[in-house]
Amino acid sequence: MRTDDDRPRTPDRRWAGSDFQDPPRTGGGVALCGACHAAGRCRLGVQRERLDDTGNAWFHVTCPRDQEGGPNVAHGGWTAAVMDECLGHVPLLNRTLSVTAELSVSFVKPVPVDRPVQVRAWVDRREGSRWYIAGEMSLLPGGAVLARASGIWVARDPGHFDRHEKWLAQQDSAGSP
Ligand SMILES: CCCCCCCCCCCCCC(=O)SCCNC(=O)CCNC(=O)[C@H](O)C(C)(C)COP(=O)(O)OP(=O)(O)OC[C@H]1O[C@@H](n2cnc3c(N)ncnc32)[C@H](O)[C@@H]1OP(=O)(O)O
Repeated sequence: MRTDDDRPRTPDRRWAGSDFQDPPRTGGGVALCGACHAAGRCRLGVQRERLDDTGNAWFHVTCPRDQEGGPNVAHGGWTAAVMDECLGHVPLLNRTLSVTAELSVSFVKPVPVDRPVQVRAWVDRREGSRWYIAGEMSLLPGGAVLARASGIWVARDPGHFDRHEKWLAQQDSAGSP
């Protein structure tokens, strides 16, 4: 039987007073999502981020050992998640809350675990509320490309998560089909 404790927590209970355009950041400037805020670190291994004055966002990332797939290399899901995270930080670095609508990832080479890599991300173009963002992950040092990604992020107003909670409650009250 479902109890109140099983229900999803609303953003208000955990995110009271949050400014989604300006989320909590680590000492390395890394914007933290909900679970990483609770952990006090980016669990994907993003250690530093910055936006340069040409519009490129730069990230220093190390794949944690617990994301190992094949021997000494990252699980592909980690690579996709990091590209989603880093590319999705570009609107945030421009003080815009957005969510991923589409993401495409090319896995060019296996990504080593426990070794720093770099992600560069940039805005290809903007149309209406859509941000078309691309990026690549490369090995340090040397710059060999390990992965490429591109996708569409849709800008949202701060009511996005509240509206989702209401939508979810409507789904629950509609009952099972
Ligand atoms: C997340 C942040 C929290 C704060 C801390 C963060 C730190 C970490 C950051 C983490 C970073 C990681 C980030 C994550 O992992 S974010 C988590 C993963 N993503 C999601 O949960 C998104 C789920 N999907 C939705 O919420 C809705 O479907 C969205 C919002 C996407 C659209 O909803 P809806 O359809 O109701 O919206 P609309 O009718 O008002 O249309 C609005 C615009 O969107 C265009 N459109 C719609 N769909 C698509 C599509 N598939 N391709 C291309 N475009 C699409 C549409 O043409 C229109 O364009 P325009 O005519 O206005 O130009």
